[in-house]
Amino acid sequence: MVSTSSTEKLIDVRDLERTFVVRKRSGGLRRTTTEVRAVHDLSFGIEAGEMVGYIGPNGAGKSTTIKMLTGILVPTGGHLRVAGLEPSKHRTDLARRIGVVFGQRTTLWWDLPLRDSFDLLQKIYGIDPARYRENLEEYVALLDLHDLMDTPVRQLSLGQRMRGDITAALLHDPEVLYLDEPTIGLDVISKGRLREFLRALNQTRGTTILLTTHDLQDIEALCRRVIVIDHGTSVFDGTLPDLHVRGGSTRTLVVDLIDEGPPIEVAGATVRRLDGPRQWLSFPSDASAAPIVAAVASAYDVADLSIQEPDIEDVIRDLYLG
Ligand SMILES: Nc1ncnc2c1ncn2[C@@H]1O[C@H](COP(=O)(O)OP(=O)(O)OP(=O)(O)O)[C@@H](O)[C@H]1O
Repeated sequence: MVSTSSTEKLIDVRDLERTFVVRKRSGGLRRTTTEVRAVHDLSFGIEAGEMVGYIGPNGAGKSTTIKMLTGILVPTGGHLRVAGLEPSKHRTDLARRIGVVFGQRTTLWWDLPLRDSFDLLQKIYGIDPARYRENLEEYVALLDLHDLMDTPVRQLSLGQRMRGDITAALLHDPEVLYLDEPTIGLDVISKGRLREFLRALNQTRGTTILLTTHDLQDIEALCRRVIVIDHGTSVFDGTLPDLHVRGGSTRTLVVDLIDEGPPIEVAGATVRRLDGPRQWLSFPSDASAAPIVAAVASAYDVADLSIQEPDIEDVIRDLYLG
């Protein structure tokens, strides 16, 4: 087994590129070819034990990246190693060290009961029987699958199937788990339970998780770090609070005055809206609210104050459009 060098991250991506050549008919028998740069100049490193959100608008290059990380797609340029292995050249070895879950399609056998699907995976991966029993017992209990083990996959609800898929991806103790839209179509309670499970998995087993999702609440609930990809390349890599700052968004101080009055004038904040005695003042996300609150409270008769944090959806929208 290849181990990572001391400088190499568990997932090591440098100047990664994937271009597709697309042939189009351009009238009559003539064909023209165009190149689509799905991913280019993409670099990031992920350490063992991190839980990272990988987000971007439709067509940004997320799936193309995940496919290269799992070895399904061969990069057309750059450097890529996962657990010290070049994915497309060592797909089988790598498969023993990673788990993949796609929210939109199952990797389980449609006509088989869950139990048989799991047993088959034990044989395919050559999982030690004692370890297999232990893992199965743990995940079946944590993901509440006990009463579903004899049900064929095609009869499971979306949420039940997702729990089955996650168990299937974890039975062989992967170091890295890729999750592609794991909460898509799930109700609020199922989403919450799944997030709790993933958080615990990351904390107790130290599983490295790369999460692709359009549901930004998944990211807010789970990921300290987020990589934003747009037009095939990374446009942000950092913590969620930094993303708020980088997105250029503002926080809002909502002030309820005792009496209606003219717009409040304090350094560092601007009145954006005024409705009777209530005024909305915006100030930069990276500025401290304390001096602004103190200035307002000392110069005006205030009944109440509150701070509204920026909505992450707005932050991301700013970033994509900016
Ligand atoms: N096999 C392919 N042949 C040609 N172009 C492709 C191929 N796969 C992807 N692309 C193009 O590469 C770009 C990135 O696509 P990709 O599927 O990676 O985006 P994505 O971020 O996963 O999008 P979504 O959020 O919609 O799933 C798009 O312009 C897409 O049309």
